[in-house]
Amino acid sequence: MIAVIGLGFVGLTTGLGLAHRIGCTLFAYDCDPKKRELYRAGRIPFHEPELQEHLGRYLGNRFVVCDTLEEALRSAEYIFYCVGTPALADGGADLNALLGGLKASREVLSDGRFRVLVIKSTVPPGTTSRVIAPLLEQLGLRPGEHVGLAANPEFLREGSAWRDVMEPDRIVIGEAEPDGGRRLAELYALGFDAPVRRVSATTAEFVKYMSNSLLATMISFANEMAMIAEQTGDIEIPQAFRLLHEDKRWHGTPAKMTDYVYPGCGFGGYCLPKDIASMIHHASVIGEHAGLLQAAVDVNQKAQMRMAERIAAAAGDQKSRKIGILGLSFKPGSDDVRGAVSFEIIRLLLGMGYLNIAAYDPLSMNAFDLAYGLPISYAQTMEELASGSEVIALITSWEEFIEKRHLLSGKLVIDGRYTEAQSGVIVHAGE
Ligand SMILES: NC(=O)c1ccc[n+]([C@@H]2O[C@H](COP(=O)([O-])OP(=O)(O)OC[C@H]3O[C@@H](n4cnc5c(N)ncnc54)[C@H](O)[C@@H]3O)[C@@H](O)[C@H]2O)c1
Ligand SMILES: O=c1ccn([C@@H]2O[C@H](COP(=O)(O)OP(=O)(O)O[C@H]3O[C@H](CO)[C@@H](O)[C@H](O)[C@H]3O)[C@@H](O)[C@H]2O)c(=O)[nH]1
Repeated sequence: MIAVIGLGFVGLTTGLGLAHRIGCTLFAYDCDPKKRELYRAGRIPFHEPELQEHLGRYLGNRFVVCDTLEEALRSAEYIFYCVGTPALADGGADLNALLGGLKASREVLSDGRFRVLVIKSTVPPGTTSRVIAPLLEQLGLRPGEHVGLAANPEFLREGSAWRDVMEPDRIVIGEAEPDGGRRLAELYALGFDAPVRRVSATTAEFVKYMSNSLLATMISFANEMAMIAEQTGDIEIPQAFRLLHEDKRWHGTPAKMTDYVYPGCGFGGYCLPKDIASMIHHASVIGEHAGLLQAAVDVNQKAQMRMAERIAAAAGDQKSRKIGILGLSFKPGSDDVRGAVSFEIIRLLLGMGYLNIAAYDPLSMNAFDLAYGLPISYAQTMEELASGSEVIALITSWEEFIEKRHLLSGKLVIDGRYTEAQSGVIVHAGE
């Protein structure tokens, strides 16, 4: 039996994924009572394809939502900790929820049964071996003797979380001690055929940060190139990127890194910004300066600022002009607005004095309003947004915006995602 602690994107998907693939009973716990209620009612608080259906299928049988941490842990042999690790003001990862969850587990874990503790949350390299293992020792739970301990980072992407968990490229098991690692590998072997890679816990944690650091760096590379091209003039930016992507070295199976070399108005979301900040912080703690990563962050801020400046230039000096924002979620296919660049861009525009801003997003308008409470209005449809705006900025490249591109004809449009570059078709200027 398995327990999952923390039922956000990662915990819910991991829990349902294990129930689905391994056929075991999952005891799930989140400290937020509202979330527990929602899950019990078979509903999920975010948009994520297929998850709702699988929750409906396993709720109450293989997937049991527990009211207390104790209830979730009691009969579990494996405990997956999937709580959030947000960024602190100095960029470091806030481990309070994770360490608090482990401390709160102590009483049950001290009942003499051996359980494997699996750290799924993203944490700085060294956390499992150098922070969590000593903490467990202090609590009287020696890793390898009283409990198993492994770091098992998650690589899923929001919007395709179910598919990513069902078909992982590889399963990375970072062992703080060998017994927990072996048992975790045995668990995965019951239902997953992806390669299982057993490495040290610190290696596993490092790979997770390295992966997001690479993605963020590539996006900022693409954005820097696009800004140079804009400044140069007479460069067909979407075409230039399509041509770059046509280099076969980008396409070998299973590589398809072209997904990260589209220019746009910056990366956002819950993971890339905070994990890069944390990697930079981690480097500084160990006496290294992560100059390239810092540059990627700087370019990212510049890309957001540049987008706001492009919109302002199109709107001109008349601050009452109606500006329409297409897309609020941090990426298409998701309703998550955490760290969304749309917020930063709108905030910059408001700061410049443009106060007549309306926005439309297919999924995330309520979430955006609730999270940020900005003084803007919301359109119910893309049609309404388009007809009511003089300048339109496309911030998130939802399919709907590309399909209904005709609604934008005759308007001043700033395509912040160079959507033409993503269509896969080279269109020559003027065609
Ligand atoms: N979102 C992603 O795409 C993604 C992908 C890979 C890895 N990660 C990492 O996985 C972790 C979780 O991410 P997420 O997006 O699922 O976060 P989230 O914020 O959506 O969910 C975390 C959940 O944990 C709950 N929680 C916090 N403290 C708790 C405690 N002590 N006991 C029980 N529940 C508690 C919160 O109420 C919340 O529901 C983070 O470290 C993140 O960096 C996220
Ligand atoms: O060419 C691109 C590709 C992406 N983005 C932006 O980059 C951000 C992140 O996108 P994506 O990687 O699809 O989203 P996440 O769901 O946050 O997933 C990332 O973060 C997760 C949490 O750590 C990891 O598990 C995943 O492997 C990693 O892709 C979004 O703002 C996108 O709009 C661009 O600006 N240009």
